[in-house]
Amino acid sequence: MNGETDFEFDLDLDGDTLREECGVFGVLGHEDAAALTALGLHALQHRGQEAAGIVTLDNDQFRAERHLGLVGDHFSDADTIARLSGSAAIGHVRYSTTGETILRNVQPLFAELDGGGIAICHNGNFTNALTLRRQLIRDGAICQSTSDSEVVLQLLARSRQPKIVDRFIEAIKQMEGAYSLVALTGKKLIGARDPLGIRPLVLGDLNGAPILASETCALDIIGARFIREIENGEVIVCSTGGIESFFPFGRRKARPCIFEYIYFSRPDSILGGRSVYDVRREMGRQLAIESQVEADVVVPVPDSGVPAAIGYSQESGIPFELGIIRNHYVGRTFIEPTQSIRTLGVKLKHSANRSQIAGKRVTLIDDSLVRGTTSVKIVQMIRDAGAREVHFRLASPPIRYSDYYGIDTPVREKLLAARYSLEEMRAYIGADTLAFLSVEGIYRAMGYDGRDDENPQFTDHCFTGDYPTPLTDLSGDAEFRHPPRLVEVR
Ligand SMILES: O=P(O)(O)OC[C@H]1O[C@H](OP(=O)(O)OP(=O)(O)O)[C@H](O)[C@@H]1O
Ligand SMILES: NC(=O)CC[C@H](N)C(=O)O
Ligand SMILES: [Mg+2]
Repeated sequence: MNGETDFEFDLDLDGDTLREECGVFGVLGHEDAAALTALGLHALQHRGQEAAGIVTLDNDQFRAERHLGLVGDHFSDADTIARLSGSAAIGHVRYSTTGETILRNVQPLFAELDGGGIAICHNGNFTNALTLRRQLIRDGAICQSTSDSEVVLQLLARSRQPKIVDRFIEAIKQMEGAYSLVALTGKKLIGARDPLGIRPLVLGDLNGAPILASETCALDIIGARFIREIENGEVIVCSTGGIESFFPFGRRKARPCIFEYIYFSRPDSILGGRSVYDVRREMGRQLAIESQVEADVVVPVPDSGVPAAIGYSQESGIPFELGIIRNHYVGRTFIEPTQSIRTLGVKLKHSANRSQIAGKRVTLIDDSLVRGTTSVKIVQMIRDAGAREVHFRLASPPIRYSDYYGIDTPVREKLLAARYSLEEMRAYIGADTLAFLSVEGIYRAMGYDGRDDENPQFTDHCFTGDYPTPLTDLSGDAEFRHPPRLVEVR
């Protein structure tokens, strides 16, 4: 199945791909706060499917509901929305990066401070949270979760600053890594983006009510107007008195995560002033410029490979066809309980559209290759459907380094490109030819002449190993990386 060579690499069928991140949403001063938040989270569902939660503020009472599972399964009925009364709300969809998939880690997290309550949502990952957490516990902190995000609450609780915004700033100044945060206090909706702006966060407006969201697609679903992006290193405070903005880290150049463009964000979102769809299509064009091969059809690996395949087809003049059909009723977290069921793997999700494949030379386009799980199965499936040749093209460079900023990548040893040469990867996935977009090509697709190695325009460590922040937790010992001591059995 996996090409011509024997590899020590097990074909892992658990679909441990490049997984999602998290999505955050917040609204202040709207009578339908919970319903708007549920809709916003629904639009952000692609960012995390493990869990969802909403906290509202009804006068001075916070109301919370948090569940493992999808937004639509838990926040779509009128009774739930009615329980979540109030005119302000924040919400979260989670794909865990630190801390297990257990109810205690589901966000928004909540804490009672001496000045009142605060709920908080986090997209990203702190690279010193485990180190700080250990110190906090030694100092007597009682942690309610095992997630990195809780450390912010613990630091807020310890701050002696009189104003919440100053507490907030004091807390985030101690954190390293990536974060887009949305918080709700008794009076204010607060947003913050890390100093490099690694993760996205936008500000919108719905009839005068400020909205914060990970992506513009969450504004579109509720008919809110896009105002602007929260800037890198900015803390924004919304209240009935208006919107204030702070830059506690000073002004510096942003360095957003390039993977938001390649895979994570929804194609209809506008990010950094660019249409994500346009960028992906341009990545496909660059790929055709760099590594076009003779073929009869260009076939995307749906969903994520579609815009790049359109660009590749337009640039190369080779017809685009839907040679693979995706079943939309298979969630990304589909439960495959036994090994024999698991081996069905991708077939549950993708099937070959034989009429477009048989007898043809096929160029397959996907956005990225992580462990190769998808590619191995797709190449075999296309051959089984009668393709004469199968060429695999990836609209991003080889992923050689793990992420620590909110993307759930496998450990480095499991990244195919970290272990194998291009030719070994080609043999492993069983394609006739294999090519990736170059790092320079991806920067060209973003509208630059190339990568500025002195001052890189994007966070791109997955390809380059150039991590833009310290990775404190990695350099420490692993003693504190323990599983939760309390297992809730029901
Ligand atoms: O090399 P692998 O480890 O198989 O991972 C790579 C695949 O994972 C992602 O798709 P995913 O199936 O997560 O989602 P999608 O349906 O949005 O494309 C990505 O777009 C690749 O297709
Ligand atoms: N993927 C994310 O953004 C996750 C947020 C946070 N680190 C958690 O694990 O809950
Ligand atoms: Mg994909």
